[in-house]
Amino acid sequence: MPPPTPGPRTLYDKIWDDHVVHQQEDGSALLYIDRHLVHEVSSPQAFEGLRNAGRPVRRTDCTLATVDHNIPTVSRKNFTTTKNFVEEPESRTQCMTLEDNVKEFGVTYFGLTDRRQGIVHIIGPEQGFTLPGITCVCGDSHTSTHGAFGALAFGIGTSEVEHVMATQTLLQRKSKNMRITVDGKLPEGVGSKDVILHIIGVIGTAGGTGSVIEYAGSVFREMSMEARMSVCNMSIEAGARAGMVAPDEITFEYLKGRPLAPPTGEAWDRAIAYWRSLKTDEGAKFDVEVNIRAEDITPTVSWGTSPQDVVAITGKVPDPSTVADPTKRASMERSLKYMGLTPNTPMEDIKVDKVFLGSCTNGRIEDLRSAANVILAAGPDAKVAPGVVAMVVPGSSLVRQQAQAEGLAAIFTRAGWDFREAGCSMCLGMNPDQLAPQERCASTSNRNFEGRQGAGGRTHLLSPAMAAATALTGKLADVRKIIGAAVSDESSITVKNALEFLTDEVLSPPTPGGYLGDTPLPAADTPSPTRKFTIVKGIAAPLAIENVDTDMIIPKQFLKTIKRTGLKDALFYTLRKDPVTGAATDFVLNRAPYDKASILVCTGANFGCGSSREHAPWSLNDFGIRCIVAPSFAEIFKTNTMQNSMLPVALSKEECLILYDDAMACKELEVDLEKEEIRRETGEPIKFKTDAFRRHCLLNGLDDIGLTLQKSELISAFEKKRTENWPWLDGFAYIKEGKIPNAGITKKGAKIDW
Ligand SMILES: CC(C)[C@H](C(=O)O)[C@@H](O)C(=O)O
Ligand code: SF4
Repeated sequence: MPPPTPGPRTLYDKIWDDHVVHQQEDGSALLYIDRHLVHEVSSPQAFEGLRNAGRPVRRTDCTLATVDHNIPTVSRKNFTTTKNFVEEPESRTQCMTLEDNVKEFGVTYFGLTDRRQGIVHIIGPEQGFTLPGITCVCGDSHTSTHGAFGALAFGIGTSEVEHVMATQTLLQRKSKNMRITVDGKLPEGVGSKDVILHIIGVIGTAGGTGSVIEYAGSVFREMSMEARMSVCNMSIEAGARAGMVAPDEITFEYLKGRPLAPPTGEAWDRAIAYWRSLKTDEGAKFDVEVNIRAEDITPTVSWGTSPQDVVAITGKVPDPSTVADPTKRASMERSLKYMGLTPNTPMEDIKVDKVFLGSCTNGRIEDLRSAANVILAAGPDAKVAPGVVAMVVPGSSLVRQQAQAEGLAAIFTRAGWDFREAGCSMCLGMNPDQLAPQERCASTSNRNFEGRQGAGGRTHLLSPAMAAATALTGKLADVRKIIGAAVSDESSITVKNALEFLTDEVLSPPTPGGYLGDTPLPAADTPSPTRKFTIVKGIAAPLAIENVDTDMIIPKQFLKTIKRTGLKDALFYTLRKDPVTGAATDFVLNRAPYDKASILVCTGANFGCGSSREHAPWSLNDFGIRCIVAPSFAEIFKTNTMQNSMLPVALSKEECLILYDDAMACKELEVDLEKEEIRRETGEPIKFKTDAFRRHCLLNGLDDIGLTLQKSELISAFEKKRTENWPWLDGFAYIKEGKIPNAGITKKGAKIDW
């Protein structure tokens, strides 16, 4: 095993050191992955890849699947089959494909008839699948949520999903250590959502780029686990690879007795002893430190189309004429136009049409309690304001059940809210829960991108308490005016303990897994010329937008495919098609010669931020774009492009502007990976830097999975050590004792108690 990071170590250093299977000479490392969550949107192509290569899922005992994004949130009382239940054909195909895949590969699955079904990031912690000190991944950007347990948890694209399923490892480069400390006392009416929105407002959506954030200070120490999850969840909106909070007594208390956590007794004691060591050492070095005073945080709400566009609820819509940077000013003007807002309008004057309480950020029981408390405080006759539609979508079926048992569901329905079944729902509207064009929504979710909740829909992000206050007043509302000092993440309406809801009937166990132990793995496949990137010469399309998010690159309706191709027309769909007539707009990629562009030059930073959807590079590739130039890239997007033999080139803003001018003048550019330079038509080269290992793979068309499989002996050796040191990580901690606790595939005709 490679030596640990020298000197005093951070929490991130420790988890990293404990997972290195192999340290490469170029500085990257093969990292072992302890937990893999799978959902229907980012997995079909990965399973197909495994099938085509004849590879099994290496650790079915460390993999857990569910359906969340596509499913309708209408009552499941009359559920018979997924085929009958999911009406929209492409969503249905995706859900049924997952059902087929989990059966074929023997992966444990919480399907629509299982009470443990829910949003991946809610069910992992709920079941004790997420544990301190682990590495946890999912084909989903909000995997950062699980960092609340002191885990290294991050989102990946579909190619990496396949890599993890085949090898239980990922090739990673170590990120920078960043610490955000919030000390002091939060003012009245301020909760965890306000804290993270405020942080993103301060550091920006690219503020955490290249870093893993550790949240430290009294404010996080005092937070409940659920509040910590809401904070870590949105680390991705801050651009970070992951976010984490060191585990403590609050963490252990939350985990104790959860079905997939180590059982109490010797296993639990051993686990706790290890977990207690997971703290940043005194004197450990952070590359970036941010300090925020708790007293400066107010109830916060977003005004624009990026999560960094936030302001205090008592504030006003900002004025672009006060912004000097032209790209920034243009982005702000564009946001305000999209949002239908006039500068200097008081936030509290903004009327809403819908209120959405749910998502992996705020769909947990404490979120529902916090919103219900506001309704209660407004009086027994409090009702949703006339003309406003308010919906609660619990994050999991267990949360839903608990909310019913605690009487929260009744509080919501009495006040005129629609209390629905669990899923992602209107957080991104892949199911029928969507905003109509120009509808305005107060939402407890995490993204306010253009079209996020429905084409043309307008999103304001806020906390559950603020969402409840907004539903009552019909305008973005300051919750303090209703409830004063009583707002907190954890309310007192608890009639039952969460754990009571976690004992579920044991259905059939999963098919014996693909755990290969010491069995030799298939050899690497041969390099493929189609995977090569050497030189790309051609027209470059100019783009002057900041924070181009992957929702903008490819909207959600195109994520329902189970293929990697056929996405050419989906690229920048909302910018390329008139929403009313459906005719082509004059967006740059619709105009000659840019409709044949093979390079994209963007002058705005943080290209590809947001969702981990690999559909973004797939659609760019289908269009013919092989290289993207920008001042900076979001990390998951960057990896996803290279997994598809495309090249992201980060240059200084000034260099981007030079190439942008060339692109505007329809001049061709030549991107040479071997020489690491972009040649202008004048012959003048602009140099860039790439990761040596990635360059090698791209130049030679090498496949990551094939390369990793050559290290199968090292992986097996690591697994042996893992079993000795951290035995609770094998088989959900139970398999060895012969008690496989979960459902696997739903038994046909099993009685469902809804
Ligand atoms: C569909 C999935 C890949 C995506 C993500 O990665 O975040 C989704 O969960 C989202 O929130 O946009
Ligand atoms: S952000 Fe929204 S769509 Fe993505 S996983 Fe969370 S709830 Fe689902």
